[in-house]
Amino acid sequence: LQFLRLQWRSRRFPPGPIPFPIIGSIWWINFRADHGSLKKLAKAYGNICTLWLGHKPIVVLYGFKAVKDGLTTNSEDVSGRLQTYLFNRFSSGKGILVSNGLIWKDQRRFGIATLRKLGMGNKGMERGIQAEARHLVEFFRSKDGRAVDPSFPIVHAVSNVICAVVFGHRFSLQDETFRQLMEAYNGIVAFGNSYFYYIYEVFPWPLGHLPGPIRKIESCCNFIRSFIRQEIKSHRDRRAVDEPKDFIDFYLDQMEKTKNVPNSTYDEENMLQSVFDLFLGGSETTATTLRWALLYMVAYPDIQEKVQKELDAVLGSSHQIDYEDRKKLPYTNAVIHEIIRFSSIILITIPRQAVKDTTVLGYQVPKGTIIMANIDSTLFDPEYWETPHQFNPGHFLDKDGNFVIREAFLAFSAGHRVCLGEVMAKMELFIIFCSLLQIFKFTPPEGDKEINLSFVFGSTMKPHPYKLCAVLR
Ligand code: HEM
Repeated sequence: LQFLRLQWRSRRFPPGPIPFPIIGSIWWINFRADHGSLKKLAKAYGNICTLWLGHKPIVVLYGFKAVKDGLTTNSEDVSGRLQTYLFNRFSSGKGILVSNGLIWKDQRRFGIATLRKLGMGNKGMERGIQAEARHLVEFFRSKDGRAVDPSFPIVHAVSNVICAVVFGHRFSLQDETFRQLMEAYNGIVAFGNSYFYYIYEVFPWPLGHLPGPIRKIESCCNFIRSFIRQEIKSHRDRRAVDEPKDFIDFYLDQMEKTKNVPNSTYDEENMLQSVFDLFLGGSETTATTLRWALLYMVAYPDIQEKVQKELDAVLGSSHQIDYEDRKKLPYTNAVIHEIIRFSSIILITIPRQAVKDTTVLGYQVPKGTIIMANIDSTLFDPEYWETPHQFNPGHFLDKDGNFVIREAFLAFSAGHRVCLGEVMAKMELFIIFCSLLQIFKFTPPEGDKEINLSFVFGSTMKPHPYKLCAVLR
């Protein structure tokens, strides 16, 4: 009877594999949304189709047109996040990344406004990024051209930018707390989009009460939360004397201003989770893209040389890089966008949920339906990119060599929940990438014949660990 009821329910949704009671149809993609399984699904059932996660429907969008239409036509209707056992257990519906309703609207609006006050898109943040770029340059200089794995120093530089914004200070490369924070965030990121994640979503209750990965994630979250709590406490202690300098300062002021406003969402738990989310969203993504950036420069030396020629001709070798310089460096800007496209670090958006009955590409979709938009499929859609599987900066240049943005460039997603750190990420990538290429030529270690450009699958697609040499130009 349950089987028949499910079949009858599923007929109202876009097509998809047959769902079974308890497990739904997630078996069809082997309990994990990866590149191959989502491609196979679109081939079998079309660019909009349905999977069942247990008894919960997921509408899957594939390719630029379906993703863009699905996320922007009734944008507000599909702007919810999942309210499942796992999501609630880890964030309690607070903060920005996985919150909903008024909490999400307030925290997101406040988050964007405060990042702007702290210099997102202008000189304020630029100085912090330039300082981190200088530290990174010094790190490579100290290696004197010897082979080195650049991952940790890159993660360190990028994370320090967001640390300065939210906490008002940076960490040294040797700092033990910083290393533990990074490990804790890595643990959380590794869990998202893993087999375990999907199995927990199907069987939340029994698995949620057993020891295993979920306990590990919980201890990672607790470590980060207790660190942020300490930061909030030290901000409170010194607050009376200082002007607001960072996100926590601004948030404490906002709590003060709204303490008598009924239903205000500005409280300590939302502050803590917003800080957690800005760090999570703003650190790993940009650092991973920068790791790809250097690897591509090693793999495509002719492109590296062309960037350096442009930098030399337009700015010279000693000019401090500003974000404004991108307007004079169309080729370099195109290379950075192609790095973001080609590395395609995010396969699917953080899952969305319909907040009311709505239509998605002409299908009636009831409230509560999960929407899974395949970002990667937009960045490689053969109808929108001339050579999707080739690293080709020409994708972002017109016939006269001017930089052009492309409509299918949805690396930061689209609609109401579009990434709020896009400008910050682009500033970091531009300033750090140019500062490094101005000074160093990146080459493979001697004797390395093959450069591995395949990715390690996870919540973000990372390069395999690699070494390179930074040779002074
Ligand atoms: C190359 C770097 C980055 C990429 C590729 C990226 C991509 C994304 C994507 C695909 C989403 C999901 C949007 C959706 O659900 O539709 C997202 C959300 C988000 N990103 Fe980024 N991001 C990057 C950098 C950053 C930075 C630097 C920050 C920090 C300021 C940040 C903060 C966030 C936050 C807070 C959200 C959640 C927004 C919401 O739920 O309303 N991201 N990002």
